[in-house]
This record gives sequence, C-alpha cells and structure tokens, in this order.
Amino acid sequence: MAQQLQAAASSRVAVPCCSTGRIARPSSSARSSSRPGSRAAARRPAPPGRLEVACSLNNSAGTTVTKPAKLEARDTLRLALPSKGRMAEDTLQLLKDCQLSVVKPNPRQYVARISQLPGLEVWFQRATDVVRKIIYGDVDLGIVGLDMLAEIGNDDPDIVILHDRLDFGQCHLALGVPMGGQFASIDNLEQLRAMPWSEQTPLRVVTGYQNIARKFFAEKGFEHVVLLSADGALEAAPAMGSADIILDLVSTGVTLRENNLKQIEGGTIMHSEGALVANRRALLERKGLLEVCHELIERLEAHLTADKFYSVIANMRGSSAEEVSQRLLSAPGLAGLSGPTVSQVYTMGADGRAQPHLFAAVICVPKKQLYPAVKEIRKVGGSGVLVQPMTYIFDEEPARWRQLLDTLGVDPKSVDVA
Ligand SMILES: Nc1ncnc2c1ncn2[C@@H]1O[C@H](COP(=O)(O)OP(=O)(O)OP(=O)(O)O)[C@@H](O)[C@H]1O
Ligand SMILES: O=P(O)(O)OC[C@H]1O[C@H](OP(=O)(O)OP(=O)(O)O)[C@H](O)[C@@H]1O
Ligand SMILES: [Mg+2]
Repeated sequence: MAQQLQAAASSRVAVPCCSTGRIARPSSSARSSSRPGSRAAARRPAPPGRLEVACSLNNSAGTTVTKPAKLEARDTLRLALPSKGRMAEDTLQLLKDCQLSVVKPNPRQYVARISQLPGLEVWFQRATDVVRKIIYGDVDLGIVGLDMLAEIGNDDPDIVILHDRLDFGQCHLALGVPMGGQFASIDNLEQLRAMPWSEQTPLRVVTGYQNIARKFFAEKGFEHVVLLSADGALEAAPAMGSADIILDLVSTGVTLRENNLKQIEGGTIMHSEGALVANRRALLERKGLLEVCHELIERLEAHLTADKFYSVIANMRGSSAEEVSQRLLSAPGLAGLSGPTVSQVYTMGADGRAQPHLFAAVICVPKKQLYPAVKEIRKVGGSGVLVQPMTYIFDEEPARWRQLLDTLGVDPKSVDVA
C-alpha cells in the first residue's frame, strides 16, 4: 500500500524537493522513469538543504544524528521559545501575562532571562529547532505549535507535553483543494482518493509538513501521491499549476478562499495551538527542573483559567445572605465556580452607625455567558452590575501537574513544590 510514500521515508528522494525554497516540480523523468522508489530515483543523491526541514532527525548537513546517550552536564535549565514568526510575540505575551516577563533587550539577542526564574535561561530558536533541541536535550523545555511538534517530533518518546492548550496560535492543518476544474465536484477525501491518480499522473501535494503528509496519505490509502516542498505562499501553487492541492495551516480560512481553494470533509489532519513541552530525560535528571515545571504549569493554568471568566459584582436586595444565595443558586448560570459569595453592604444610618443595607454578590461568570448572566441577575433582583476581568485563578493542584508526574512515574512526595 502507498508504496511511493513509504519509499519516501527511507530513500528521501521520493519527495521532490529543492534547495531554493521554490516548489520543485517533478520533472517529466521524475514522474515516469525516476519515480519515487524506482531504481533511478534511489541512485540519485538527496538534494541538499530543503530536505533537512522535512526530516526530524537530521542535522544541518542532512545526515542522521543519533541522540546523545546521556544529557550534557550544565548548571542552568533551558527554555526554548520561537525566535520569529507568528508564535514569537504571542509566546512572550503569554509569559508576561503569567508575570514571567522575558528580558530581551534587542531582537538579535538569542539568549535571555526571566527574573522570577533565576535558574532558567531562555533561548530563542526557529520553531522547528525548538523541537529538535528538545529531542536532543540541548534545551529542557520549549513552547511551540502542536503542528511543529507532530512534524519534527514525529512521536519521539523523549518529548513530553506539559500543556497542550496554551490558547494561542490556534489553527488546523488541512488539505486545500481547488474550487474549480477537475476538483469542482470533490467534497470529501473519499472522492479525492477515487480520482484517476496513476503513476504517470500522481496527486501532487505541496506542503511544508512532509512527515505528517506522508503518514496521512499512507493511512488514508492513497497510492499515487507526490509530495512537493515549498517555504511559504503554498496557496498559490494550484493556480500556478505546480501542484494539484496543498496541505497547510488554516486559521481564518481567508488565504484559502482568496486563492480559490476549499477544505473538504475528512481533509483536516490535526488541530494545533501553542504547547509547553519538555525533554523526558531532563525532567527525570535535571535538578530543579520539575519544580520549575510545577511553577510554570501553576502560573499558566491560573492565567488561562482566569482569562475565560469575568468577576461580576451585583447589588442584591434581600432579607438574609442565605435567602439571596438561594435566589442566585436557583437561577441558571449564577452559581460561580464554587457558589456565589454573598456579603452584607452597609450604609451610614441617621444615628451615625453603620446600618445593614443591601447585599453584594460576587460571581465568576464565563466570558461567553456574560450577557445572559446579567439578565438572570436582574431577574432575581440584582442591580448595579459591575464586571471586572479576572487575572488569575489559582485552584487546587493543577491536573496537568499530576498527569506529568504520572507520565514520568515520579512520586509526588519526592518533589518539593510546597
Ligand atoms: N495562520 C495561522 N494562525 C495561527 N497560527 C499559525 C498560523 N500560521 C502558523 N501558525 C503557528 O505558528 C507557527 C509558526 O508559523 P510561522 O509561519 O509564523 O513561522 P515559520 O513558518 O516558522 O516562519 P516563516 O513562515 O516566516 O518561515 C506554526 O508552526 C503554527 O503553530
Ligand atoms: O487561514 P488564514 O488565517 O488565512 O491563515 C493561513 C495562512 O497562515 C499561514 O501562513 P503565514 O501567514 O504564516 O505565511 P507563510 O506562508 O509565509 O508562512 C499558513 O501557512 C497559511 O498560509
Ligand atoms: Mg508561516
């Protein structure tokens, strides 16, 4: 099944690529006699440069590197962050929102510090390199998109995901198929596969995600696929005639639409957003790393949870705190995270003494439910509704911390995070 795709994995010549960054269209000979997997293709040397991006365990020379048997000794812990691209700014903003500002005096500086975490160095790397450096243990922690993790990390057992929903960089990896021409009536993956692809006219897919694409088309039973490589503006390739379809990231869908491409049913490969990841051996062996992870997870969870809620304060008339609470708890969506806080409001009486007046109710309301909640508050006798953003919600021990310890097989009592 899917011989061409499997051959691509081993010979690295089945997927036509080029070193210029432009799309390498398979030449007529590549599409016939030098087809992927053929003897001629196997003899041809792998093109330099671009292939390295597509192969997770290659060094810059394109040769396979074995992981070091042991972690290199060093005094500091290391966190890698994306140095450029869409993730870079949002990653720094997220850390800032967690009161972990990264001090980076100029954009060409690749190492920085976070004053709240003195033992930790921050290294700025291209997103692909964040993943590679995690795998090899050059850095201990990293923030990167799940798409890069899947493409470069390739399910490497040394990668541990500490947090997979950092709430930024949300997008999905999907096929983009022309709206017209031979694809006009193609609405799903089954129909795409059933098209008359052959050795002579394979489905030409341009993508920066060669590993993911190879696996996807093999799993879906496509037999005649050629993967092409490009560094950007992939959406132009079908109109240009250099590829039939694309496999790329989609968030708003505007780029697809503007280039007359559509998504098809079954053509979504994965969801992606920012994730915090770590090297497994580093977690087990580097002194102090688990404690840093605990702090990062706690801060991230406190911020990310709080970011989904508003704190709502309303004046409530009533005979007692219990009676007011009863009304609130009976209304839909006003129970807060663990019940409303109801307290007495006092005014100055004519005798110069504080007099019980109204009650004040404080409720945590999901941002998306704010307006319905305000209407419910009014229905149960509330007025003067104040809405404030929430900064942090530090709850019980985060579930993600416990999951991390379980994944590593570490006894919680052995980590001092009190
Ligand atoms: N349209 C998008 N919406 C949301 N997140 C995206 C989008 N495009 C990319 N990302 C996320 O940002 C990461 C980095 O992509 P980006 O294109 O910014 O950088 P790059 O590809 O490394 O750099 P460049 O494209 O400049 O060579 C991706 O791996 C993905 O997780
Ligand atoms: O669905 P949309 O919101 O339109 O976003 C999708 C586009 O965003 C990314 O490109 P990017 O802007 O990073 O440019 P690039 O191709 O140069 O990487 C991605 O490669 C798509 O082209
Ligand atoms: Mg990009």
